[in-house]
Amino acid sequence: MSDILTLTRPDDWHLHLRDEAALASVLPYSARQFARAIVMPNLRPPVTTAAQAVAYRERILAALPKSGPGLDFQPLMTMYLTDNTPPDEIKRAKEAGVIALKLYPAGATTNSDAGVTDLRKTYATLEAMQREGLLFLVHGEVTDADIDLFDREAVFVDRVMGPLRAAMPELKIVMEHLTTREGVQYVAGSDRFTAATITPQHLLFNRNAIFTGGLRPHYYCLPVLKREEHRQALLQAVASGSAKFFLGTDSAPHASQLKEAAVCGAGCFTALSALELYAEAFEGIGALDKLEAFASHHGPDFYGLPRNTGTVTLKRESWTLPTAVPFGEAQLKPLRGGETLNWKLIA
Ligand SMILES: NC(=O)N[C@@H](CC(=O)O)C(=O)O
Ligand SMILES: [Zn+2]
Ligand SMILES: [Zn+2]
Repeated sequence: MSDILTLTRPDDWHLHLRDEAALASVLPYSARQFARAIVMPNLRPPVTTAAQAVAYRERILAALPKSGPGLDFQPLMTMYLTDNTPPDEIKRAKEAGVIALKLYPAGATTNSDAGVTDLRKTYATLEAMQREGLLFLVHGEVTDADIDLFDREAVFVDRVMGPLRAAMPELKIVMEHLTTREGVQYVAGSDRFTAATITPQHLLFNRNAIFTGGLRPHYYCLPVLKREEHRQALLQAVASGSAKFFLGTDSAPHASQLKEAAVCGAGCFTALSALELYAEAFEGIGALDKLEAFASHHGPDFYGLPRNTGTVTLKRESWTLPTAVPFGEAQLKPLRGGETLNWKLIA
């Protein structure tokens, strides 16, 4: 068993960088690990126009470290789809270098108030995306009050994906942060226009982690962690080596006082140790040989972008994750902060 793992430089296909001081605090962690990242548009207010996406990209580039690793990090921009996104905006988006739009069903997750209330209202815009070759990134959860929270993804797969795919046969769709057996089965059985990202927390933990010895807010994200059988389905999906599944951390920083509160915001912060966490998950199922394609090949191949040329190196070495790091004026607690990890990114 090797103690050194060298991979083609990976990308993060689902990342929350936030804005202003928070952006400056978290960006270096991702820039150090990843060459590129799909940057999520759920700011307040959300990034709903091409012009806003361009301005946000400028703020990200301006916040990059001026020396050391990560200088050449490339943010890949997305826009937040609303009921009212005009089809005309898609051409402007494409010209501006925006590569995808994100579906937040209204009320499904952090900053989703402006999200879509009925997907059919957006069909003209989705058709424009299909035509222009922009991807559709989906937070795949229904929000109906009568659906159990743990069933939101399975019901989305059952009710929404069929009609959506029938209406837009060649729209590239990424089911983001997949969490269930039903989701895995759907994506594995789908055509070449459909893929999914998988987070480290959904590979490493089941829902017991939220409740072990008390309520643990740092394990609360959306879609929420699921039963063990679903985690096993996700592990099998990545172990299969299928090109339909790729890395998307969904690293979603929230200040610790907002996590450790009566109402806890949804999101796990993993950017500090994302590759290490994935390595641990893959090693746990004897699939370290599948990590490179998952982290570095399947994503760019699906997006139609070139693979990166450089490499990163992980070493088998114990180290302790900090319990907290600065987050603007506040503090940010990484998932598994204070615990020992077995892999370390060294170059
Ligand atoms: N995943 C999360 O739990 N939270 C994300 C939003 C999202 O990706 O749904 C966030 O922006 O905080
Ligand atoms: Zn989401
Ligand atoms: Zn997310």
